[in-house]
Amino acid sequence: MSSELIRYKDICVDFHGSCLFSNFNLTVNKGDKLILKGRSGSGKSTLLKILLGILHVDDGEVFYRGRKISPSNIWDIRKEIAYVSQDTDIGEGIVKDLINEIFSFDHNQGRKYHRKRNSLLEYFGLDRSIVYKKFEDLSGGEKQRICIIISVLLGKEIFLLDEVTSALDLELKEKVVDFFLENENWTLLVVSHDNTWDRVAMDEVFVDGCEINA
Ligand SMILES: Nc1ncnc2c1ncn2[C@@H]1O[C@H](COP(=O)(O)OP(=O)(O)OP(=O)(O)O)[C@@H](O)[C@H]1O
Repeated sequence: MSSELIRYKDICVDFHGSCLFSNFNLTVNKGDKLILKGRSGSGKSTLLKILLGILHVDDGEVFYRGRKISPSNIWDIRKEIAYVSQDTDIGEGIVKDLINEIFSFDHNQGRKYHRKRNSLLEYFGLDRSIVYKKFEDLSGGEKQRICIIISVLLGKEIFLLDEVTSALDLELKEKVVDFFLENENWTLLVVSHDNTWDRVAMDEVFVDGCEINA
């Protein structure tokens, strides 16, 4: 039985006439822990957004569990993938309410998350009282950790992590890296310039404009 989850097949992307990807290929299997590396602007975040249907290819195909991604199945695919973006501005208001709102969506309803939420807050060095603060008043590092915690609470097994440790101190960076790497079943696609991820053996994918070696 194939363990293939994601496949970028001969994808080409042009933005405003400038080539970003030309016949890029990458296969991600269940349990893979991949780190996308490359200079700023080389297209790492774009690869994640293509998988989520936020951006589109000009040519080629992207498959998820063997099915070509398309507008008709993209919402089902998104339900299976946790995406933590560089942009931590996920909303405004009391943290507890923001989390409750996410869990009120149809496909998240019924998940019991309070006990796990508290243990994750503790693991990531956040006081439980943070849930009574306004999200917009939190520091960058606090926002990053809340976004990470929400992604974990959703109970998914595929994580797209885009610069999720950039605002954290070394000790917290290591905690985040250790946390995500310890679960063998989780599939990770990580974008990071942070060398904290380098202390563990992850498979590296070099993204370099139209020249890509996977
Ligand atoms: N929607 C878009 N329309 C036009 N150009 C875009 C769009 N999204 C991204 N780009 C451009 O594509 C290039 C790649 O962007 P991307 O964010 O994927 O790079 P990156 O490798 O993740 O960079 P960084 O390491 O700085 O985060 C950049 O030049 C960016 O300006």
